[in-house]
Amino acid sequence: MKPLINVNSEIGTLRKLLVHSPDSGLGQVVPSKAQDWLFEDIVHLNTLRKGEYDYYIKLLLYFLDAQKIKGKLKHIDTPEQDRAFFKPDAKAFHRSDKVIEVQSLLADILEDHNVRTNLVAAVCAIEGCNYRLQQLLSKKDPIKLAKIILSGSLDDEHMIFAPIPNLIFTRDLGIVINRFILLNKPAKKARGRESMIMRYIFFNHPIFKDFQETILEIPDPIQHFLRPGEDEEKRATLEGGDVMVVSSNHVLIGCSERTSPHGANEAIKLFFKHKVVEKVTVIKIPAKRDFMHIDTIFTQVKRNVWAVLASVAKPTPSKDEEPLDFFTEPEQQTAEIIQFYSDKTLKPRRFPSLEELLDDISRNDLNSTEKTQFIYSGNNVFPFDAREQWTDSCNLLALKEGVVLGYDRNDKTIQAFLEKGFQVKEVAKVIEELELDILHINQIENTLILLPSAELSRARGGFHCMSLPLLRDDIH
Ligand SMILES: NC(=[NH2+])NCCC[C@H](N)C(=O)O
Repeated sequence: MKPLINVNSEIGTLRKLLVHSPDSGLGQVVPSKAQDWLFEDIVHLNTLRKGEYDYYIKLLLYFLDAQKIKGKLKHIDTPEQDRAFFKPDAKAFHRSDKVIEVQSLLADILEDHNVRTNLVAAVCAIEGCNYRLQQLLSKKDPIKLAKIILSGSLDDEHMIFAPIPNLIFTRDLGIVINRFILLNKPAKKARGRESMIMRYIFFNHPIFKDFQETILEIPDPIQHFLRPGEDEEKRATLEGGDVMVVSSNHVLIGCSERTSPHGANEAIKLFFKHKVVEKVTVIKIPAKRDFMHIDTIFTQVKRNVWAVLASVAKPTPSKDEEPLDFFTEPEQQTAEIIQFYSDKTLKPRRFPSLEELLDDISRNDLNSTEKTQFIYSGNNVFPFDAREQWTDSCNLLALKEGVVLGYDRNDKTIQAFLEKGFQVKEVAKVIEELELDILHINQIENTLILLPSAELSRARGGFHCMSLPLLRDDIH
């Protein structure tokens, strides 16, 4: 039998993942709170679900669990169904055990009285709820309670605490590295409840039963909680978007707006202590909202192909090009890269640029014999490079080697894919052809599949962020 959990690359054929379909909380983001809740704007929930995210679920099901969807599409899409196939609390929900919904796992663990009492108490403590509300919640039926805890509303109208709209970005909650699960330690308050819920799921759900010993949690260094006042400086934070498993022996960690140097440091110590991998590379990127995590700057497409933002990935341009460069400090844009080894006889190694690191991974970790290629955000044309990176041109999810999902709005990046010989296809077309048997998933190769993104992109994450792979095939 295949294990439930094992991920040792970014591109091996995807078999199982955790997702969360947008709950009603996303439709309750208000302008005054959008930034605090890490959304760039308010979103139109209905469009975001029906016109965008549902396609993602459909496509994932065709690739990972086809019997759930094949031949049933017409029925699933009838207006009378009212999207029941996509609603975790509905009877007709797909409930795939390959495309796994967080809300279902939460409802499952809430069946247990102790877990329910503890989890409700924890949520109420985080949200500062009064005791009567806590009592009321602990008596709710698990399926309803799961929905309330995630959306923050008793029903569609009655809000009891803030939503956690970023739960759709399951990647950030934790990362599977080989047989280990590294839990996150979020930098932003808005993502606190999400992490706490995921801790309960990973430690209590039967599907993770055999992995209890391999769950890794990052401690805070003592220096942090002994600091005066609200000083956050020594805090250890780490979010999944900053962790990439590029091969069974090599993990990348971003040091970013979200993952602190202490967070990276603690993670490296854990990896080496538990023999998770022997090689960890830290990629320090400017701590900016634009970049957030390393997976907003690059993701892998094939063993020798990467989608990247050139301004961060290329070597630093020479400085003395204009008079200005002689009397001002240029803003540090490019990434700083250091590789560490569990073998203490080896000295840490610096890489001059991200491109050189990625080339090294392609050739030496993944034994690629072809030239390493970079597909640039916005085709490396100013200002499209920055515009398209902002809307996740580099944040792609590989369903298998060479087949990636991305947003339809990043025109110049799409052009760059075409120029590199990739096919580009709209998701609706792919689904239609799969349903009609004109196309089979094995025939889809070297393809960028485009999904509609007008609403989703306002949440500032792409399909890499919207996926937490649990199982991928090994790549050979
Ligand atoms: N892995 C990622 N890049 N995740 C993107 C998360 C976006 C989310 N709105 C946040 O700011 O937290």
